[in-house]
Amino acid sequence: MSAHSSDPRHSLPTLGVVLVGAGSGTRLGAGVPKAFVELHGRTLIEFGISVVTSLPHSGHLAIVVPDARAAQTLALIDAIVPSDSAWDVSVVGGGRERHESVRFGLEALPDTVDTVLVHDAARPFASAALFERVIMEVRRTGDSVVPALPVADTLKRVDEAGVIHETVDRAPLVAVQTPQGFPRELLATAHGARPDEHATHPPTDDAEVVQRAGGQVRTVPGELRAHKLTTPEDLPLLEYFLAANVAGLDVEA
Ligand SMILES: Nc1ccn([C@@H]2O[C@H](COP(=O)(O)OP(=O)(O)OP(=O)(O)O)[C@@H](O)[C@H]2O)c(=O)n1
Ligand SMILES: C[C@](O)(CO)[C@H](O)COP(=O)(O)O
Repeated sequence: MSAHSSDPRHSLPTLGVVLVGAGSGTRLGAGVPKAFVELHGRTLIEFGISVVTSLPHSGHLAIVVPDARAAQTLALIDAIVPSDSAWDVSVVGGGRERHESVRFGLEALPDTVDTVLVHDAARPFASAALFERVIMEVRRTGDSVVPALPVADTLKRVDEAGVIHETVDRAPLVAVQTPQGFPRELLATAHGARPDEHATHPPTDDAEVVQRAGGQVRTVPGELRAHKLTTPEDLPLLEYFLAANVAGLDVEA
């Protein structure tokens, strides 16, 4: 489904963003798909659309949502993205697992795209600066790049009964976020590379997809405001970011 289609006045998009919002949000338990949960009157997917289409690039944004939410998403795009935007936007139906949704989004990008970012709608307040950091590092190195934060807590390995068996050295460990950035060909090839392994052990992020295909993935500093809405306990932090107006949007907090 195409929302805004290519306009010859635009330079051809070389940047592609796949915004994945087709998950059900089981752990949040809001009764609607997580990307359509509202924070002060705006759905999570709207925050994602706004930050991406405000980036100073010409690009193509593929928004992946549950099939039943396609019409709602097209209406949101019409409301948010100006018709003379440098961004072309399309809406794609999602898959059963995250990696399938990403693959469907990748397939919707035009051939001109050479650099792809994959972003979770569940991280509504990732900053434009973080997107730029990832884009610059992908283009500088030609490698895959993901934002990462150090782990703050002491880590323990436990058994099924919750009994601690050892302290895990956290020095080499990081928690990774999105947007994750890739040379387009590399990511598309990696997504097609190991269908059996992906089916039996679904990768939880695109860095894992690339690593399984033998690729190297670098990190850049992540940011707290790119926090993911996973369970109801995450809501107060996101409400805080909204109240602090980190997104710089006209939102009544
Ligand atoms: N089949 C899927 C599964 C996940 N996602 C997206 O991937 C991102 C990260 O996934 P997660 O936080 O795990 O979301 P859910 O799968 O919706 O959550 P849960 O596991 O609690 O059901 C979310 O923006 C989600 O919409 C997707 O597009 N398609
Ligand atoms: C992609 C991701 O957001 C990176 O942190 C994360 O892996 C997706 O969440 P999930 O809970 O593992 O599905």
